[in-house]
Amino acid sequence: MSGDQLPVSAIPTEVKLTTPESSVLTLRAAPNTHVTVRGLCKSFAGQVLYKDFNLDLPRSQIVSIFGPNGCGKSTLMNMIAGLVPLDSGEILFDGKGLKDTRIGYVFQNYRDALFPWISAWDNIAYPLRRQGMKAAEVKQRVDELVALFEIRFDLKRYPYELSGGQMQTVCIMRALAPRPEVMFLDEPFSALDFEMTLFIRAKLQEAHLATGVSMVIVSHDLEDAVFLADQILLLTRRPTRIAELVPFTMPRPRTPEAVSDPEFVRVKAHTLEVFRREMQA
Ligand SMILES: Nc1ncnc2c1ncn2[C@@H]1O[C@H](COP(=O)(O)OP(=O)(O)OP(=O)(O)O)[C@@H](O)[C@H]1O
Repeated sequence: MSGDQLPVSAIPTEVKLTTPESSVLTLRAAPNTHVTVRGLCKSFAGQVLYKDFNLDLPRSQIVSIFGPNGCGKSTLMNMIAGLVPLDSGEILFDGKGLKDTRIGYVFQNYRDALFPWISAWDNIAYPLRRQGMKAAEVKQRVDELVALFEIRFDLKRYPYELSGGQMQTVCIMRALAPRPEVMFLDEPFSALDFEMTLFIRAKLQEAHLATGVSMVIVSHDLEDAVFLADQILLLTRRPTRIAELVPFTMPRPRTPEAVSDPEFVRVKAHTLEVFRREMQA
């Protein structure tokens, strides 16, 4: 399904959009849509990356973004998260702007993402204190996350005293602490060993099941992308369009053995086939 062939279904949210040609276009969002992207345009140094790009991101689901190198996976996610400005277009969260929406973001480079001068515990508490939450409530929320993530290491340690996987776990806990409506993760496994990848994949699923947070994940690893996803958003080469939105409905929690399940193998093979086709296009 391409971005400009969005399903027109019941209970729509209507998004009005002024195109560069000044006509007003109304595209209906699919049911259960959380985030709508309409008429998104973005170029870098005169090179078009996105032109009139439309997308609906579903509520309480995990969407993995996958596509050829340099097609704009991170830029798309970062535009939705407000980290990269759009040239034009509109992005709404339940009809609201970003400033009225609580989001969480997990960076690829966890070493630079944590504040090195405060403990891991204080890093997790940081966004809560910034909101003005009382000390007892901050402690309660951090304790909840410690239980959810079954943390066995000492959170009083400073980031430099933690392993890479422990640091990334702290980053994810910090992003989840303020109960975001949408959470963005940029290559969360790329610097982790296999054991930590399995751990963090499992914990992300548990956090998702426990909170219902909508998640968007950029991944270079097809297995990680499929394993976590309810939908795999496959992008084309630039100028970037949606090659296909591949559903993956395997029940959760998915165990590491899920990668051998015939349905997993089928969806992964199909995703690879579309990816290869786009590489050759
Ligand atoms: N700040 C910037 N200035 C200029 N060009 C940029 C900037 N950010 C991204 N680009 C370019 O836009 C394109 C898309 O970049 P982006 O990092 O979003 O792609 P990606 O699909 O996430 O890449 P990769 O697969 O390599 O991680 C690339 O050609 C990149 O060089």
